[in-house]
Amino acid sequence: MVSKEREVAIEAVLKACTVCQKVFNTLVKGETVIKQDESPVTIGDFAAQAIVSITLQKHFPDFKLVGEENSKALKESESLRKRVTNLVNETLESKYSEEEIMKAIDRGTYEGGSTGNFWVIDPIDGTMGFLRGGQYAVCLGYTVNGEITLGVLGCPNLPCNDMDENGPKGCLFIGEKGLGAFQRNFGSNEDVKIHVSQADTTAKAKFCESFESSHSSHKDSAEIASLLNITLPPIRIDSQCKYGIIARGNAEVYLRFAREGYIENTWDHAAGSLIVKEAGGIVCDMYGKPLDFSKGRQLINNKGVIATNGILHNQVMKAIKSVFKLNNVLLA
Ligand SMILES: Nc1ncnc2c1ncn2[C@@H]1O[C@H](COP(=O)(O)O)[C@@H](OP(=O)(O)O)[C@H]1O
Ligand SMILES: [Mg+2]
Ligand SMILES: [Mg+2]
Ligand SMILES: [Mg+2]
Repeated sequence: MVSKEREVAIEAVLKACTVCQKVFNTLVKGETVIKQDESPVTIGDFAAQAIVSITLQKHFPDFKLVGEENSKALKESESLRKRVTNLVNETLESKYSEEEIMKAIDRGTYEGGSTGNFWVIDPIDGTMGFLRGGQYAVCLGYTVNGEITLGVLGCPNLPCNDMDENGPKGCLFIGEKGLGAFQRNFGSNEDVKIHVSQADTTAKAKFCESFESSHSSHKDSAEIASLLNITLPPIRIDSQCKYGIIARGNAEVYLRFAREGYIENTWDHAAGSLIVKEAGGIVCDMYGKPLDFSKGRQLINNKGVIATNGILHNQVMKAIKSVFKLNNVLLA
């Protein structure tokens, strides 16, 4: 039986994707504000988080939400507030006040943890890609007692068929614990089961990483790729679309090595990591430890993120151990 959470998550992510596409088509440069962490955030991020929050609230009135965004910038800017309010109201069936929309966004301030049920939303993951016209994803995860049990990624600019840039674009990835991973193309109701690549030699493997070298060291990944005899150039795309392409077998390895001291956010990995696991892959940190979503809003117990098709996992982990000169790396 299809769970209510799954149905609602798909509805929420699709509506949020609609608003993102609309914002991209009408975005003017001046509407990007810089948050304290200096990542760009657009009216799209706020509107998408509001839409997901309102949709969850409609079906699950007591829901809890760990979300990337909050309403601080909206409280400080009337024009931003009005733009976001208009966008939300143009997308949803009912009309909401500015106050209601800011409250919906601020449902996302939940601290997370190891008990109970809560949702995790990154309304636009890959904001840099979004602004560039590249890849981005609306990412919604559901957590039960510290473990991700449902993940939905909405990828409006991702080719539906392999990486065919000339074919149709826009797809969802859906993963449910124990039930597998699926792709549903925008405009379709058909969920197609997906599986990681069965490639078993690193020399023919494809790896992916962040487009932005400030998010993940391209130098370190190149060294690892060289040690593994990977000859194909890296696939550099923004956002959790990387998890999607691992899950459906377009690449075998995803490497992410942030700068020293950077702690990853749960919303950047919740949905995507479950989808890869449900597609038969393995996701862990650079020490081979599983990502621990039970410690609050960030992955404080982890460093780096690695996803593989499983078959090549131990070879990749051994290369990481060697390049970073680590003493202890867990193998699968
Ligand atoms: N210095 C840094 N190192 C690693 N990740 C970073 C970073 N600065 C920002 N990020 C995170 O990287 C995410 C994008 O990942 P990717 O590089 O795979 O596209 C951003 O998500 P948002 O775009 O939602 O802010 C942000 O949370
Ligand atoms: Mg951000
Ligand atoms: Mg993100
Ligand atoms: Mg984001």
